[in-house]
Amino acid sequence: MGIQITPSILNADFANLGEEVARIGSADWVHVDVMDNHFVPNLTFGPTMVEALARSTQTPLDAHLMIEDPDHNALAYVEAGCGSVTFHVEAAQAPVRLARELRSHGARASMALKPATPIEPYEDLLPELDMLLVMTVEPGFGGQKFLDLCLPKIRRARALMDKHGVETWLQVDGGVSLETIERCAEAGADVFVAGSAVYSADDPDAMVAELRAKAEAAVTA
Ligand SMILES: O=C(CO)[C@H](O)[C@H](O)COP(=O)(O)O
Ligand SMILES: [Fe+2]
Repeated sequence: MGIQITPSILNADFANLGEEVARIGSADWVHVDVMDNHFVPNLTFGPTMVEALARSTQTPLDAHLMIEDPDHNALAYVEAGCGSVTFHVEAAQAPVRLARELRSHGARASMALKPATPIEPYEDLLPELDMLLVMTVEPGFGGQKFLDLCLPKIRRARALMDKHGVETWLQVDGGVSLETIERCAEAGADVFVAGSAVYSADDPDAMVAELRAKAEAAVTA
């Protein structure tokens, strides 16, 4: 599939989300950060708003659910029109059942790890997943500093994917910018979420292109 850039609308203007998404026409996905004020200390939006967003753009939506009880709430985001749904393993009661349910309803199933959550206990789940998200900040807020301590986990996750021979995408989220994206790509990530880097740029779509070029150069170097 190659390199994919997935801007997060967390730092976009929430009063004009349709227009904000239209500013990133070359993005592969739009990353929507769903926060419930319980799993993380921040509150964003739910399925009704995500559904409205899905109707406003042709770009597929990549939902990142930072919520408690994804087992009972994740499917609503498939029904809202998301092509990919990520749940946190720290919150899921039955991650295999949940991943299978998401896939059976036509979405890509993805599982996220917070910075302190290791990949090794979940190695055998990789064939059940279309994507693994390795968080590179503590979830909850945009604009945080990239945590270099997560890079070895990205490398280990890529090695485990190679070992299992799976096509699982490896996404990184948090503090991804022109300064940090090469490190992530070299470590083995192929899907890059960038929020503040994209929406603080004068031309968000040009920033998507710049991020893509840096990541592609890092893997072909
Ligand atoms: O999941 C997230 C925070 O929990 C966001 O996707 C992420 O932080 C994007 O914003 P930035 O690129 O500014 O870090
Ligand atoms: Fe996110």
